[in-house]
Amino acid sequence: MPVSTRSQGIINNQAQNDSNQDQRNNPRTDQEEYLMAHQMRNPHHGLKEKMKALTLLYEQQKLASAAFKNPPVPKNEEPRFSTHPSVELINSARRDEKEEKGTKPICNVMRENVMPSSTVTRTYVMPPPSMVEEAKENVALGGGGGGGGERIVGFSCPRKARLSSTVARKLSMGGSVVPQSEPRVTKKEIAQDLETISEKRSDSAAAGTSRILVFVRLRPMNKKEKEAGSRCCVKIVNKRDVFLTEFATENDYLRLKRLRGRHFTFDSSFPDSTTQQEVYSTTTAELVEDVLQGKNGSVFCYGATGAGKTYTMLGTVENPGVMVLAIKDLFNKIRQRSFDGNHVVHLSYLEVYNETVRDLLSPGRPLVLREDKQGIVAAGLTQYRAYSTDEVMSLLQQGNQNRTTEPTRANETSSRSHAILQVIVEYQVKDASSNIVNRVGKLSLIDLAGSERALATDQRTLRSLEGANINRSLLALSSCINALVEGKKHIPFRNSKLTQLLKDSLGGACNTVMIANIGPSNLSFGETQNTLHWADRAKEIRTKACDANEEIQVPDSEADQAKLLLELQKENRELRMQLARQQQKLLTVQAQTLAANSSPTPSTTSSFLSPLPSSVQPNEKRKPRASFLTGNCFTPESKKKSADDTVRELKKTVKALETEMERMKRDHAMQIKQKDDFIRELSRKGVKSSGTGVEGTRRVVTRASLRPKDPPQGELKSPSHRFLSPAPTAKKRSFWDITTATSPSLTTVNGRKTKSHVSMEPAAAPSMLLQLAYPCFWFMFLFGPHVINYVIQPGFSRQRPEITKQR
Ligand SMILES: Nc1ncnc2c1ncn2[C@@H]1O[C@H](COP(=O)(O)OP(=O)(O)OP(=O)(O)O)[C@@H](O)[C@H]1O
Repeated sequence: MPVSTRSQGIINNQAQNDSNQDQRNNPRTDQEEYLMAHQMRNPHHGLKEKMKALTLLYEQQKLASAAFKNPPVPKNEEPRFSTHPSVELINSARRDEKEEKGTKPICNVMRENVMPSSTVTRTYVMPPPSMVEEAKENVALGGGGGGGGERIVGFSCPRKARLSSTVARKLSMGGSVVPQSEPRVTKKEIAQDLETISEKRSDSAAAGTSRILVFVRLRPMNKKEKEAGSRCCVKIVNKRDVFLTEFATENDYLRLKRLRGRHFTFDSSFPDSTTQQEVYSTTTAELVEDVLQGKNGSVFCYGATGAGKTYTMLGTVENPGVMVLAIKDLFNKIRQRSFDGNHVVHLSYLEVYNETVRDLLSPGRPLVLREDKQGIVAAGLTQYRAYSTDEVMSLLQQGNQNRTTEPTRANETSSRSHAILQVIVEYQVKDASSNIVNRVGKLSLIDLAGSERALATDQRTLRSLEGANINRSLLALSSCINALVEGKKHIPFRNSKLTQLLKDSLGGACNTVMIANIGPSNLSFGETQNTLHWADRAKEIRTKACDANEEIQVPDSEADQAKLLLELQKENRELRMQLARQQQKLLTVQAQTLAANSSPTPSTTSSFLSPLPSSVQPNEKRKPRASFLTGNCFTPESKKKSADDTVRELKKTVKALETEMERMKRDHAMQIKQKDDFIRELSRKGVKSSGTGVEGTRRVVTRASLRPKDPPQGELKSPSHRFLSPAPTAKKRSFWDITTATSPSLTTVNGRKTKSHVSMEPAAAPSMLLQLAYPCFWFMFLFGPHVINYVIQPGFSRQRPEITKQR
């Protein structure tokens, strides 16, 4: 963060002026002269002094504001804050003693944040305005380059306070910049916090979106850090504001006069004294409630290695973490609310290690991520049904044993993977209108691997490869956060397995909570700053408003059931009628298609509906062809043919008929030819007989003369008698056999058809065969006798030609 040195310069000049004034009033001693000369030789010395003076100024202002906030200390009571050794005179020893005995727990945070091993310089200052406001004001000034006044980046600094350089020097010798204590959080305060948080949630839900809620948790200084002589660089104020200070090292001359710091505000920030239960109540309890309302919720812990993510999520046996408390809460609440006492809790637990997804509850081959309607799912992930909290606990334990943890320089039990515990809850409740509602909610609890520098762990080992993969996925996570915050259309969720799995939590319809874990040590300033930066960024992410996954079940009372039954029946009837109408429409369309596809003559349609010709329909047990009109709207779907099928079938029929017509034409042509031959034969024979018969007499053949006087029994009374029909017993096919065979309505005399019969028949649609046969018949009828008359000799008609034989 850029730091201005201008303010320091101004303050330094002022301090210089003050000291010149003092010199004028009091002549210097030799020792002072020497010191002055020394300072002149060493320019950094003066800067250092001024820096310390500033720090002292800040201390004073802060303590004064705290004193202003708290009621004034009675005369006989010791002050709340211990200060500089010079002010030890003011009862600090007595106060410390009391605190140690536990009579005054108010200084807990301060005591925990301050390194016991470091040389702490304490100051007691007089009351001034509110410290937090002052701090904010100064941060703003620092960031914005506010005009004219002293500008110090980081914590507040009163503007025109004057301090003796002696005090300042003493303060700077290893004193903490975070001296104020944070009072312990009471239940009432937690309740107030929760109210504020739920208000924020409902506001964003009303806007159709839901904001990710971001919390910060500071862990206590650990033994290693204490031994390394680190100092606390994080201060949590007002349960929301996080002040981060970077201390300049004595050897870093370039940044010697700089006091780097940053200020962040979150939905809630937890100092190191916060209990697991407090963290759970503030961050996750409401999500559990949402899950029980049928919504989806996600909680994920983010932070550097060793910052306390696993502690927050899982905790210890004595201090169970968010996962355990959430599951306990879930089971308790389901039991209370479940309508019938039945509930289903499914559990799955997976880890992402080196970009592979593994099932922690039944370890085996890596799982493949797939995207379906429900979102991203790990194919083949075991879903365990749990019946009690204890069962869930044992499953969790089992899963954690399978989780990849390795000791690193930063954390002895460092989680080298991202772990995701997913709990799906399904149960039934009664709503306000006594309906039974089936609710399904999903809670995802995610413990991310540590975001760390390679140096913080180990280099050139498997750990560094793990670290690289962890960082890769966290980098992908940060890219997603950036894209989401900037409202980009494409969010690169697919860049890593972790972001794929977090897609729902970050960009879906889900209530999401992020807990950023930080450590207090100045040695991990970079990591802490990084975590706070991303947490700050994540605050701006908006997820889709989460709707409840619930289904209304059958109503309770009998009256309601009867009503519902009637409604359903009515609906069913309407649907059937609709279906019938649709079927009717379909049939009309089919008929039209059919008409369009078939012959343009109107008779064609009727010919389709009439039985096929005998040649097409085999005489033996022909199956009645199913009409396309068969079946009605209530025919089962499986039995109904589609319009296409019907049209195809009809086309086939048309083709068959056409083929048949062709064949019949050929037959007729052949018959005509045969008849021609026959006539020719007759005429030849006639010529022969005339040569042998009565010469000179030429017999005129009339119809009457041709007609036999006593027609033999069984002879047909048909135009064909001119050709002397064959004997009745003969089974040979005649012309009439063919032409009338298709007319089943004709009665036959001795199995043969007559013209009279035909004429007596009621008018029927002529078959295709008849249509073709008529012209042939009429040709023979009209021209046959003339031909015969012309060529046949008298008496020939008495001869019985072997027509049948010839044919
Ligand atoms: N709030 C806390 N109170 C007490 N001890 C804590 C707290 N937070 C963390 N610790 C302790 O700090 C150590 C490191 O914590 P933890 O393993 O949870 O870190 P982590 O962030 O999960 O690290 P990694 O990413 O390497 O897994 C543990 O010994 C844990 O008990």
